[in-house]
Amino acid sequence: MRIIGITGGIGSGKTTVAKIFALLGIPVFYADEAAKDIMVRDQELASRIRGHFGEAAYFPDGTLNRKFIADIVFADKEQLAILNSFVHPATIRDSEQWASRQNAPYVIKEAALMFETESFHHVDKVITVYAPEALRIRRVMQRDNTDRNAVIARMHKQLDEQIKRKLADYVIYNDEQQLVIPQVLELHKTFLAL
Ligand SMILES: CC(C)(COP(=O)(O)OP(=O)(O)OC[C@H]1O[C@@H](n2cnc3c(N)ncnc32)[C@H](O)[C@@H]1O)[C@@H](O)C(=O)NCCC(=O)NCCS
Ligand SMILES: Nc1ncnc2c1ncn2[C@@H]1O[C@H](COP(=O)(O)OP(=O)(O)OP(=O)(O)O)[C@@H](O)[C@H]1O
Repeated sequence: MRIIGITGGIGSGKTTVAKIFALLGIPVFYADEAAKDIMVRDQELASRIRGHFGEAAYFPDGTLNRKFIADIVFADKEQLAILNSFVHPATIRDSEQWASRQNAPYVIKEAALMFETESFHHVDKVITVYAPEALRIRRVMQRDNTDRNAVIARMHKQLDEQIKRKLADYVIYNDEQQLVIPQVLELHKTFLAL
């Protein structure tokens, strides 16, 4: 069964596009959510994160203190690289186990970091969702009720959009100049024929 990766910069609309594929009956693996789930569920991983970032990385009830970790890692690329080295291998393993359980013509793996990690070796084709930087910043500020600098701090920890467009097999333009649904329907037909 084919695994199609969806990636793109923060606020590009990866999740929005993935949900359209889900409406077409295609199983979708959301890497952001899976990563945060593993960081709580996998006790060995959780103890590595506590050991490195401190007990404050988790609340007393065992849930992830996302803001505490985000404030550290998105201000320091070395700390982000350490967190990624803890979390990404487990997320890739999780996505492969998930994919092996699916019964569909193809599946989607939505991940912010596809080309930045080993993820793109584990999918058959990659879609990059593209939107201009200013639009992405505006969208994330509105969605997360956060400030511009916080969005830019994350953006600067991601691969350049032009490079992602060159590396991807397909590009979906989610720039509010073109409708997204016809682009998704076209790719759905392509993937069914793969
Ligand atoms: C730091 C954490 C706890 C913050 O959680 P929070 O709910 O605020 O953000 P969330 O995980 O939903 O990510 C939102 C967006 O931030 C950006 N982002 C997240 N992780 C990273 C990263 N490692 N590098 C660059 N950008 C990232 C992406 O655009 C992502 O879509 C979380 O982002 C995290 O654990 N990141 C490291 C693991 C990871 O890389 N996850 C994402 C892909 S697997
Ligand atoms: N074409 C669009 N028109 C209007 N709003 C949009 C459009 N595409 C996405 N959005 C909104 O912009 C915000 C970011 O979209 P989305 O969460 O899908 O991006 P993402 O790439 O998954 O972001 P992240 O990297 O943070 O996970 C969301 O609030 C979403 O509803």
